[in-house]
Amino acid sequence: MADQCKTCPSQAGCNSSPEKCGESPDKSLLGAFNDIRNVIAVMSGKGGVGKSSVTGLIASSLAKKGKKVGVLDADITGPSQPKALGIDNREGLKASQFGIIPPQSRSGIKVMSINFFLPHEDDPVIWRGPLLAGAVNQFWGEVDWQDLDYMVVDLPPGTGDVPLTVMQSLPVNGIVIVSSPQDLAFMVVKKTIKMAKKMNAPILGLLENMSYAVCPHCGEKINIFGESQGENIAKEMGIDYLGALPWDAKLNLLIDEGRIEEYVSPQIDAVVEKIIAKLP
Ligand SMILES: Nc1ncnc2c1ncn2[C@@H]1O[C@H](COP(=O)(O)OP(=O)(O)OP(=O)(O)O)[C@@H](O)[C@H]1O
Repeated sequence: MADQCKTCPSQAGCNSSPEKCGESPDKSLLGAFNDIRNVIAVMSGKGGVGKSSVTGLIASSLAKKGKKVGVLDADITGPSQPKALGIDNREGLKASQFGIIPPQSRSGIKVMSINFFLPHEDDPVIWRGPLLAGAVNQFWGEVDWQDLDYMVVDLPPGTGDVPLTVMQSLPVNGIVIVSSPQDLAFMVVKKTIKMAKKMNAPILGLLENMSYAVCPHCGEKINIFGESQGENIAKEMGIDYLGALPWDAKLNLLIDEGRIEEYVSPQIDAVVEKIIAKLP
């Protein structure tokens, strides 16, 4: 790659040769028209509890309410937003002088994810912490997000470099903590809550995912991972309880088919109402 291309915001979607270009981008213009009014980070200490699914559901529910929504996929080593939201981006990324133009889902959710930069969606990203954190900063500052009511940030599990970068560098004004109802998950999730508190990051509350399943035959609630504990844990940690989402095979299927926006969930809509009420 030519030196002048390395810092160019158009590099990902650019087909022109460096000789023909000769333009060096004005860095001060990157993100110049971004007006992002609320930044919600979705966190969990534990992997696999449904953080990415909850991110996609919150974004979809906000979009259904007519809000302008973006999703920043900060899970650089395990990105799942493009797939869940059905964006294949075969045409490649495009850029304006204000940064990379984020591809959009069917309902108009703007998304930025490392997967848009990879030749194949299953290619691994094998980077150390500082590079991961650098990518997140670029997704924030060098993307032409323009006007958003809400940016929902999908964080990787744990309390490592990326969550730290997001809390320190992005103007996060709400954190949604996701857990599933197992002791082990709650034990690790408590670390995340403590981290957010240490960093004075505003926690919106705890959401218990896969809290129960409903029998399709008799409608009985089945506690597949044990008794729901979300409300008690939230109380113990001094944060609000946002609610519970059931384990639902339909959601799993829609995510696999890239149609998460079609999932109908009164539970997630209620959670989103609470979020909207809490944020300015
Ligand atoms: N409420 C639910 N009902 C059914 N399946 C679910 C539900 N929530 C999540 N899943 C499924 O569980 C799996 C893990 O979910 P997801 O990728 O959202 O977790 P995660 O916490 O983001 O994982 P990671 O730690 O890898 O980032 C996915 O296959 C997803 O489709």
